[in-house]
Amino acid sequence: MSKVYVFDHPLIQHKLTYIRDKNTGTKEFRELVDEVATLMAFEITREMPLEEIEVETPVTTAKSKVLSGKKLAIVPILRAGIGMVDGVLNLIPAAKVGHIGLYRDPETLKPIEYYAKLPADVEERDFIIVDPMLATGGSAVEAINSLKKRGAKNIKFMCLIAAPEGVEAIQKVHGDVDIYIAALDEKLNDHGYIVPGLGDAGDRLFGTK
Ligand SMILES: O=P(O)(O)OC[C@H]1O[C@H](OP(=O)(O)OP(=O)(O)O)[C@H](O)[C@@H]1O
Ligand SMILES: O=c1cc[nH]c(=O)[nH]1
Ligand SMILES: [Mg+2]
Repeated sequence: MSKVYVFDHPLIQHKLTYIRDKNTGTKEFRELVDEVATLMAFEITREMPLEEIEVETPVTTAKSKVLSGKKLAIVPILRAGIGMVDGVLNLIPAAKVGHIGLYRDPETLKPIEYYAKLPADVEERDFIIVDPMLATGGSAVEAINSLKKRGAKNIKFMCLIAAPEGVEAIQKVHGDVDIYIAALDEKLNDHGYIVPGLGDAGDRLFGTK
């Protein structure tokens, strides 16, 4: 069963409040999403494997740790996931970036895939899918399907705000995928929007509404 981690760090929670605020404009919204993605990347990398090497300090030889070189890829779900990519790359600049294009049909709420491009060495990489919103979970489940179909084995899902329905959808279909969120909200409304949420993440990031 997927584990769910809620990142309750005060800085993440503070910035999320202004991301939710309807009076926050596009420029500030984008900056805040970027900053929160960096802070979440710091938390999500807590378990990254280390190995010990020897390093010459000006004084003597020390045994010290470096990242063990596990290959990583970040995969935003287009469009809104793009807003989280640079924030993660701030901390993990060597990560490769794949893209999955999905949009949610406004009537059926079902995800429709229109693009997929992943790093060639899919089977050797760990993946972090990023998307600000996990609502019904349809898009996340489909994005994970898409990655697995291409050979991905180790996948994490990271978002800003999740609805209980979305968490359950991932847990039901992809119990091996852990979920990392900044907030677990109350519910979905009749249009599949998260309540209280932040509105339409893509539109707020790109100023399309
Ligand atoms: O959990 P779900 O019910 O599938 O909803 C979540 C999806 O909806 C939003 O994308 P949207 O379809 O608005 O596309 P966009 O990013 O292009 O705006 C959001 O960024 C997620 O990808
Ligand atoms: O609340 C929601 C739900 C889906 N997509 C969004 O951008 N916001
Ligand atoms: Mg949208």
